[in-house]
Amino acid sequence: MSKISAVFNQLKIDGKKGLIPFITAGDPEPGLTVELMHALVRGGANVIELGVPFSDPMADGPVIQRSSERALSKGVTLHGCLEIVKEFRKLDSKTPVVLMGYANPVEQMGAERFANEAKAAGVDGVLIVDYPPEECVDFASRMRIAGVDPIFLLAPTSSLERIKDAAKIASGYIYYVSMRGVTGSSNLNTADVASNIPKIREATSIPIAVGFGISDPESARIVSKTADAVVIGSRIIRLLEDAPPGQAVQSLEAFIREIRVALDS
Ligand SMILES: O=P(O)(O)OC[C@@H](O)[C@@H](O)c1c[nH]c2ccccc12
Repeated sequence: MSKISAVFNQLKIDGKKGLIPFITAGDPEPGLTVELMHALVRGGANVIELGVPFSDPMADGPVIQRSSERALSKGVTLHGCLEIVKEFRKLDSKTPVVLMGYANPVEQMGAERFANEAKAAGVDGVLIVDYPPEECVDFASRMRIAGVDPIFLLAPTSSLERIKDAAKIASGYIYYVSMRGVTGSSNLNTADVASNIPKIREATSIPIAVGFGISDPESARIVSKTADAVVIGSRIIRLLEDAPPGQAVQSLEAFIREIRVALDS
């Protein structure tokens, strides 16, 4: 069983919901990312979503775009992201890491090499934003053969057909995007999320993580009533931007702990 599946099984046994924070590899400083990842775990994260910076992140709002630009300007590549995961694995062999990115860097490396190197670095899942499930059967099986869970996005606009396609090839979890638009939006509608999730549950028993627009303990708690896990990205990137010099690690850990408490309450 994959590490991601094991985490979700344990959460279920414990009657808890998953917390999946997102950070961009290399932002604000390549040398800080591993420390931030450990802080996420101490705060109560169950899975870490690590963003591979990309120059044209079309699904991202201004906050994550900025974050991506900062990381790129510091020279962070896909290879560099894998090195970061390797470094993280020296002190944490348990917490699943999902690499989130766009197709271009993966295709430059080649899917097979990417799958093997990701696995060797200690990556547990990959989420390629511009890979729709119906076009990625081969990619998904390549990942699974390498021992990496392929994670796909579904949205409120996904047809039943696409939901079924994703259900067939996804493993680990399905990422349900709470709304149309880009990351960091402020118009989360928790009632919409609650009414859309059952459609996906009918098609699959894979856990469902929900992201986009979750930014505080209360929104996380409400969404977690219907989802198996919540993903938080832009709010974390802003927190890192706003942290006083030298305080990013502590601020991050404290924020994640607040979300953890809300999810467990
Ligand atoms: O930033 P938000 O609104 O909290 O959403 C999570 C999101 O940041 C993270 O999962 C993510 C970052 N970039 C993405 C691109 C597509 C899908 C998801 C993502």
